Amino acid sequence: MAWPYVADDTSDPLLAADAEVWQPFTDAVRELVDACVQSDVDADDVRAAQADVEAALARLGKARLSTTLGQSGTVGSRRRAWGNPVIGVRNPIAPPLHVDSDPAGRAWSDFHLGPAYEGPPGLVHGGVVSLIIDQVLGHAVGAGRQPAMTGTLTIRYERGTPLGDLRVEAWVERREGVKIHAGAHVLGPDGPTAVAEAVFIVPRRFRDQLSDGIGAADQGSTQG
Ligand SMILES: CCCCCCCCCCCCCC(=O)SCCNC(=O)CCNC(=O)[C@H](O)C(C)(C)COP(=O)(O)OP(=O)(O)OC[C@H]1O[C@@H](n2cnc3c(N)ncnc32)[C@H](O)[C@@H]1OP(=O)(O)O
Repeated sequence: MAWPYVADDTSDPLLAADAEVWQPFTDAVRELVDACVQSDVDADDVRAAQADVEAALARLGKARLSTTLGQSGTVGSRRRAWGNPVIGVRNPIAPPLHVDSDPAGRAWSDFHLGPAYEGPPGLVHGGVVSLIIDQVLGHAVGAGRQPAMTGTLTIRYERGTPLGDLRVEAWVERREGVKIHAGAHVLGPDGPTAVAEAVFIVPRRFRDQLSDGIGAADQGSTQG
C-alpha cells in the first residue's frame, strides 16, 4: 500500500534553494522566541517589537499552504519533515535536532535546549523530554526503513534534565511480529536523566510489506 502522501519530484537544487531561504528565517524566529522569554526591555520596546512582528505576519500571510506541510501532496515527501516540531527546517518550535542513525537501528543526537523549553526552574519540561525521545526513537526504528508508529512510550525521569547541552540515544532492542521494542535515554552532564522503553507498531496498512528483520522493508518511517 502507498504512503498517504505523494512522492516528491522537486529537484535537489530547488529543494536546497528553498531550504536556504527558510532555514535562516526559521532560525531568526527561533531567536525571537528566545527573546520573548528572556528579553528585559521596557514596555515601549515590547510594543514596538510587536508592531514589527505584526508587519512580518502581514507579509507572510499573503499566501498560505492549504494544508499542513506533512499533509500536502504538492509539497512532497522530502519536505514533510520541514514542519516537524523536533527536527523541522521550517518549524521554530524545533530546537532543532540533527539526528544521526545507522541501519542497525540506532539513532543519536547532540543538541541544546534553551529557556524556551523550561519546566521546573532551570530544567527541561518533562513533555519536551518525551517529545525528543519519541522523535529519536522514531529515527532508530525508521533507520531500518520500517514504517511504524509509537504504540506505547514509558519514560522514567531519573533526575531533572538541565537546560543546555544534552545528548539523546535510542536503539532497537528486538522485533516481535508487528511490534518493535526500543529503548532510549537522555544524557545530561551527570549521566542519564530520563530512560525510556517503547513499543512501536507497524500500522495495519503496511503489514502486507512485512518481512523478516529490521532493515528489510523498502519503506520509510512515520514522521510524528
Ligand atoms: C533514516 C530513516 C529516517 C526516518 C525518520 C523517521 C522520523 C520519525 C519520527 C517519528 C516521530 C515519533 C513517532 C510518533 O510520534 S507516531 C505518533 C504517535 N502514535 C500514534 O499516534 C499511534 C496511534 N495508534 C495507532 O495508530 C494504532 O493503535 C497502532 C498503530 C499503535 C496499533 O495498531 P492497531 O491498533 O491496528 O494494532 P492491532 O490491534 O492490530 O495490534 C497489533 C499488536 O500490537 C499490540 N498493540 C496495539 N496497540 C498497541 C499499543 N498502543 N502499544 C503496545 N502494543 C500495542 C496489540 O496488542 C497486538 O499485539 P498482539 O496482541 O498480537 O501480541
